[in-house]
Amino acid sequence: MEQIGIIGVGEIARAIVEGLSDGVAEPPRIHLSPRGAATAAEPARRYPNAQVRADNQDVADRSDVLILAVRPQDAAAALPGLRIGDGSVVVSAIAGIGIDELRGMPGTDAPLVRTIPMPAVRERRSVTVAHPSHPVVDALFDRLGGTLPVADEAAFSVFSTLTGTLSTHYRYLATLTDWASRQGVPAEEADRYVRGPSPGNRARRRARAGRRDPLPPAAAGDHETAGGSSERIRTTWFDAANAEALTRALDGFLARLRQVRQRRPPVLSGTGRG
Ligand SMILES: NC(=O)C1=CN([C@@H]2O[C@H](COP(=O)(O)OP(=O)(O)OC[C@H]3O[C@@H](n4cnc5c(N)ncnc54)[C@H](OP(=O)(O)O)[C@@H]3O)[C@@H](O)[C@H]2O)C=CC1
Ligand SMILES: O=C(O)[C@@H]1CCC=N1
Repeated sequence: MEQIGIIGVGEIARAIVEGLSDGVAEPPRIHLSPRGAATAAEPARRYPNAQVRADNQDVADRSDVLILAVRPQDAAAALPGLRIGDGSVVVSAIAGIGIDELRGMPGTDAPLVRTIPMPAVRERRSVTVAHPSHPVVDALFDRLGGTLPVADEAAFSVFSTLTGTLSTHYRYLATLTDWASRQGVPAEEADRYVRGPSPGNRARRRARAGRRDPLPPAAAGDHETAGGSSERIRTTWFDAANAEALTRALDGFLARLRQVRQRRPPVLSGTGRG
């Protein structure tokens, strides 16, 4: 049976466990690191194929594919001293740490692949950027929505930067939705509209589930690792002042539309054309 280990059980790890396990007839066996017992226990409770192990080394010892999903600032504490068999494949999801630097952290000559898994792997609908291409890793992420192997780490960094813009994008959409809702439009309708026709978006899923409660304030949260690139781009660019400026622009434009409508003579009334 396929043995997958994950060190660092947070948002991305939980998304990977769910994508590999939910409704899957023969899911892999997944070994989870124990730090943050409550968070690690949650996927293990939901999926019998996932189990929390005694420590990080225990996870590494049991795994053919070892996924590293700690925050970049925790890598230097989590990885040195870890022994990984040369027959394993190491998959790093850690943003901003290059292959050469990673190679020096755990003791291993195993193949090492950098990846950018996104929260939507939980629904198996996110393409995961990977470098270098490795058949085992490509096959793993193909099951979660697809793999996009890139030629080198320079290209990988371009995709990392794009990834860092996504929570800003969601914050932007949330600002639009909040504004529309203050104008009296149902928030879920506005959210669905501004997110466009992409299948499986959150608003549609909520609508299918019959949920009419307000959307969570910032759907950006899942896409942001505390202290990471996304938080940096959002807070340095789409900060409160920028969100407010966008809101003011929307207010101004709407006011203008309303004025124009009030002033416009009712040319069509009584003509039978509408
Ligand atoms: N979220 C996203 O959209 C994406 C994230 N990434 C990358 O994936 C990685 C994980 O991100 P994300 O899931 O958001 O982060 P989280 O903060 O949600 O999860 C990280 C987890 O690692 C745990 N951890 C910290 N130190 C250790 C250790 N020594 N041993 C075992 N576990 C440890 C943390 O526990 P504790 O909380 O107790 O410290 C936490 O549970 C990051 O490197 C990030 O850059 C990449 C692409 C997208
Ligand atoms: O915010 C971060 O740093 C991570 C990487 C991309 C998304 N989350």
